Amino acid sequence: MTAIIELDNVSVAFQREVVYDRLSFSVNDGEFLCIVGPSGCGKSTLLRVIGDLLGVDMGGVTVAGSPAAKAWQEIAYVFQSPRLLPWRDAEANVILGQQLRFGRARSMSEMRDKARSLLELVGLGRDMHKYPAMLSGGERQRVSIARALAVEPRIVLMDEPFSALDVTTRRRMRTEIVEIWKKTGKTIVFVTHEIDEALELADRVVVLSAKPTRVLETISIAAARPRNLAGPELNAARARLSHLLGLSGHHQE
Ligand SMILES: Nc1ncnc2c1ncn2[C@@H]1O[C@H](COP(=O)(O)OP(=O)(O)OP(=O)(O)O)[C@@H](O)[C@H]1O
Repeated sequence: MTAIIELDNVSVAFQREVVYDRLSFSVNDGEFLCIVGPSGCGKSTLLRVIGDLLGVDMGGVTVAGSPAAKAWQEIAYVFQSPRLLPWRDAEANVILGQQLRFGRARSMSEMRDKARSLLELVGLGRDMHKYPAMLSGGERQRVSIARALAVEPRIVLMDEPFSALDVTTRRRMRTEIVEIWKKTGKTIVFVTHEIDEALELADRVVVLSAKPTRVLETISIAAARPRNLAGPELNAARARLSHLLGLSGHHQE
């Protein structure tokens, strides 16, 4: 398997606080990788480092074979809050993501076609002309997923994208993101603080310690999807994750 993201002995400190002290791990091309760890250990910061929104003090970050600074076009983000412009409908929000990325290099009709096909993909084929205020929380987050995919990244970085949604919607979104991942073949790096979310989604789960943060363990989950969260394989992985997170001072909500 080829790595598409590699962190090699990365150190980051804010003022005098060390967040990572020689953190290393890699993400395989096309895999669904979840990152879990205690609050404040630097999960969001890790996505910023991968996307070159934050430089590192030491070590190397390689994305698709280049230093992270040269690879931003390979990456798109989905945040916890969808960050849509309220005065633009769903389609226009997805177009805006492309305008910001491609400028005039892509024609309006091309961007519109792309927006429409991706809004179909995320199940919003009938809601393309609704404004954010007319959409549910889950629908808004689907728009932000379509917007991320529209810039044709190889990698989608997702920072607790479903944690603000109600339980039922969150469950549905988990099933859907697996379908979208299968259909698009993207590499997904997904930050979550919920063990069951990681168990349902991930090929591998990277468990981080408290600061100064290091990788406590990487757990592979081979169970076929859709997954039976009550099955023996996932029960074993759940027990291991709970143990590791307990060690790191993590508390489930
Ligand atoms: N710009 C900044 N300046 C100073 N400290 C920062 C800055 N950004 C993050 N930090 C600190 O770095 C640490 C990691 O923050 P980060 O948001 O990445 O954690 P997290 O694991 O995503 O937390 P949570 O699970 O609570 O969302 C925290 O202690 C935070 O206070």
